[in-house]
Amino acid sequence: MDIVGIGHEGEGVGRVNGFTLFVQGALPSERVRVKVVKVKKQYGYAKLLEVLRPSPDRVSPPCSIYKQCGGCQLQHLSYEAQLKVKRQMVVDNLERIGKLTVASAVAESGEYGASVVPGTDANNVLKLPGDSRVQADLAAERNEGSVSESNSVPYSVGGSSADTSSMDQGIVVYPTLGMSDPWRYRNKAQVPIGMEEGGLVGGFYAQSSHRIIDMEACLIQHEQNDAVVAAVKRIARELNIRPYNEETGRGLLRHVMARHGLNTGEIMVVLVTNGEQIPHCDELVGLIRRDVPAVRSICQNINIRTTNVIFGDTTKVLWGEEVIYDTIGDTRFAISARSFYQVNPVQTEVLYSKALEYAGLTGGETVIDAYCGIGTISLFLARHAGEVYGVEIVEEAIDDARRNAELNGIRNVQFEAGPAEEVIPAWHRAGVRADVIVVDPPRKGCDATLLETILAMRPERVVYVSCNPSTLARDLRILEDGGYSTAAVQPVDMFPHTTHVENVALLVRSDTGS
Ligand SMILES: C[S@@+](CC[C@H](N)C(=O)[O-])C[C@H]1O[C@@H](n2cnc3c(N)ncnc32)[C@H](O)[C@@H]1O
Repeated sequence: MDIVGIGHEGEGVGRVNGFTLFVQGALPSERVRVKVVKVKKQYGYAKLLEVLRPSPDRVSPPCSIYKQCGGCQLQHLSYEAQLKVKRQMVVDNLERIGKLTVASAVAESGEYGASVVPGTDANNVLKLPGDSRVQADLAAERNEGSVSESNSVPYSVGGSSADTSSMDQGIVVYPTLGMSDPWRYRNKAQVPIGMEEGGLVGGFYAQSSHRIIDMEACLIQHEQNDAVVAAVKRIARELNIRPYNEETGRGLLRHVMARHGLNTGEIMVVLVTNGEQIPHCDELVGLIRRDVPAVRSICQNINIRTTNVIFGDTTKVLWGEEVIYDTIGDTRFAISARSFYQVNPVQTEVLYSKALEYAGLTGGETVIDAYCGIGTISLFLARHAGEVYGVEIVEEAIDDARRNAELNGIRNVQFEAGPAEEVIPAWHRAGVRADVIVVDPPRKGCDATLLETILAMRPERVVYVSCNPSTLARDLRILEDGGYSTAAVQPVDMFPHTTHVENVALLVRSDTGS
């Protein structure tokens, strides 16, 4: 069977007599031998038996547990090709879910022109290498090589004299901005703890199960986090701290979270426990401090619920500060245990710089930052804006955001805790107006009420930061229908070797073109 595309989980996609098969481990352009293992009405799954003709982009995955783990899906594809695949996934989502027109000028290799969009069915015609649209894209690429050499938005920063020519041809989706060293990038590890064969283990869930496989090293995790998790497991074994058992609901230690501030070297350890009392707690803290000299904060989070959600509602400081610090650019951030903080600090700067560029600030604008977390984007933009309003649902994150504004001497920001879909409409009713609205929602995308409010507030620009291309495409469609044009989408690789891709999109009000 020939593999002609790639699925959203990184599986190869092939067709046999018009029937679509997903093959884990196979790559586009490969010829493979497979065994069909599951058949559904419109598609099926097959096991890869042999690669008869390998892709030129196939590489040997460096991680010894790659096949069992499932945390990474693309280690067997060269990094360069991963970046192309991710851009193609974004394009496909915009076209198929958002029904948006993507400019062909920056199209890349047709080899990866066949990603399969989640939530779509076999009626979504796969974009095969022989597909006329791909051929047209390639022809356009050859003929219009001068277009968009750089990833700069074709709009003037600052808002006037926009070049709208690219809008006429569709949305410009730039090549994915990747990392020069795409390994060991994660600043946060969240490791489930359990019992296997009588001993405490901590690592990852085996595929399609909750059986924990013990793990010593993860190649996308910062080395410090690996060392912290190994130390905590060793100490917990030494002190006979009982691991949690998901089936019985008994045992104490559920998860270890380690967070490392890349630019400060500070470390936070959070022990998520099924109950309040930790036996030998002082000894445990002392041993963690001894074995992890860079630790600045040791916390306990209590989660007694039967749930897959890692954190419970109560967090206590066992030792040290309730936050650690890190910097992005020249801004310093306090980060507490349950606050969201981007996991790839190197690429965060790339992402936020793009958001800043797309915001087109000249110094006097009012900006709203929806889903602001600990105020990272708000503070990044505040130095270039008149005033910034940030809203976020997690109260501790808003405490961090206020502390971060103070820490950096930034006074033109206000933060409010609450759901963006309630707080922003209330601001609107109270007469707040915005020149730029930035949204950075979780994977499910923006709430419909928030999108309606954005349309009612009519900011000149909307900058949409998204970790999920399918909800991005859905929401862009709504904003386009409400009078905005998507000028550009910039994929940023925040998660090398996985199929996840972050994007920053710029929308401008159609009646201003700026
Ligand atoms: C992808 S994170 C972005 C955070 C921040 N912009 C950053 O870059 O660090 C999404 C944030 O939205 C918050 N959130 C989730 N649902 C929300 C809602 N309905 N209203 C406001 N914030 C929400 C989460 O707690 C999280 O901090």
